Amino acid sequence: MSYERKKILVLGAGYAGLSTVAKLQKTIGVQEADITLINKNEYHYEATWLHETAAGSMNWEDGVYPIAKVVDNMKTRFIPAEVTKINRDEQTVETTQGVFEFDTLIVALGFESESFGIKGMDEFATTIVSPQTAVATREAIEKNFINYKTSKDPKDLSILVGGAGFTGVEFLGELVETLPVLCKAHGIDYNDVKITCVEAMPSMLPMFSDELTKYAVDFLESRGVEFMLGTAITAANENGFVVKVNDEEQRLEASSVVWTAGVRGSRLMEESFEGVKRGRIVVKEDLTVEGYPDIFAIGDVAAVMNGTGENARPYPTTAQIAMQLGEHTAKNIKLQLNGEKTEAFAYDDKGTVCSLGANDGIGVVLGREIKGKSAAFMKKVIDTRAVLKIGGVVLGATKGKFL
Ligand SMILES: Cc1cc2nc3c(=O)[nH]c(=O)nc-3n(C[C@H](O)[C@H](O)[C@H](O)COP(=O)(O)OP(=O)(O)OC[C@H]3O[C@@H](n4cnc5c(N)ncnc54)[C@H](O)[C@@H]3O)c2cc1C
Repeated sequence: MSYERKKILVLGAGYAGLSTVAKLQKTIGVQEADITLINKNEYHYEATWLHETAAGSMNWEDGVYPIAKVVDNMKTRFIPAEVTKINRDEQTVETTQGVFEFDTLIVALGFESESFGIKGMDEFATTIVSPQTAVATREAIEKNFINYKTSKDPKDLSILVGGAGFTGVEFLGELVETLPVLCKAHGIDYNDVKITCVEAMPSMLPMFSDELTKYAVDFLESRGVEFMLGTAITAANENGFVVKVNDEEQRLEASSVVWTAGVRGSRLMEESFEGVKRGRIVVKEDLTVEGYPDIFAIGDVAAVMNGTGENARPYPTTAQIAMQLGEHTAKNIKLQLNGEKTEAFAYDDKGTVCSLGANDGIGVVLGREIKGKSAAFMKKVIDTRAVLKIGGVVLGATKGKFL
């Protein structure tokens, strides 16, 4: 009788995919399975740090590390390639480096920008969804500030931020720290800089109490940010945003236009599965796709339901849950290899911290509200923990935030 090792194929080396691989490597023997990890870059990027690169407080290289540093070559083969098609019934995946077969598939392809069909947004706004888009955002702002020295056009010193969600607020928190430095370098008066954040909802940061939200708003307003809440953006163009205020159209002018208000799961999800909404598929309790016990969908491509029946709502997609989903998937794969029943996922919400630059922030940690320096400290702990959990002590020591 011939004995064949199971082919485990992991797509995406973000928080979800790399957590799966890191845990599988610890729990699965060399003889049990072949693990193949496919990711479009040779590096993993800390997506939760991208706003720092976009605002210019962090070089993009400091927020990434080589995937090779996590891969145990005895157990895992890493293929840098772009996934182009998932053939779920044929149990194959097509990539720019060839076709790969699988017995067990983990889809962890993460998030992309979503502009909800707002005219011109994809064309005229920069985003914060990858190291490349974060660098493009920073470069656009810098170029416009440099242009201002000759143009003297106030538009060149105006920045419009679409969305006062978590990413928008964290980005603004960094901007109010880095722009004064940029202004000084170019002999520009920071008082001439105009930062406007436009949000369609009448309120912001629903995950925090009114008191914490007010703290964040006061912090940003006192540093020059103007908020326009309850204001829908109807279009973006080369001059800025077109918005609706009390049913009246207004034009907001800026040379730097940044869209932070929407993300969705990978567009490959719609092409590969049925019942996918905005790149996310509802998964079963054990994180497999309905009808496909050997296909797991995790991280930002998955809608993991909190509760059952009519009241069930998907958990927000975050790095925190993505890492837990990865670990749970590895556990379930091990159970499957042993011929045992898979287990239901249970989310352990440890809280959320929203940074306001390097030294301030707001958050709820283990049920307790924090703000100011303690929140900033906690944020660094969380950021470092993510590197440590996936990459181990050596990466934690070199890439963590306590250097
Ligand atoms: C600025 C910002 C701040 C955030 N802050 C927080 C926070 O404070 N706390 C928190 O919990 N969450 C935060 N998030 C959300 C968090 O980053 C995401 O929920 C998390 O990254 C999802 O992890 P993932 O592994 O599913 O996907 P990703 O991190 O998106 O990883 C997906 C991986 O798949 C790769 N990939 C994609 N498509 C392909 C393809 N076709 N072929 C091959 N490879 C591919 C990508 O390159 C990437 O490496 C933040 C997000 C942003 C943008």
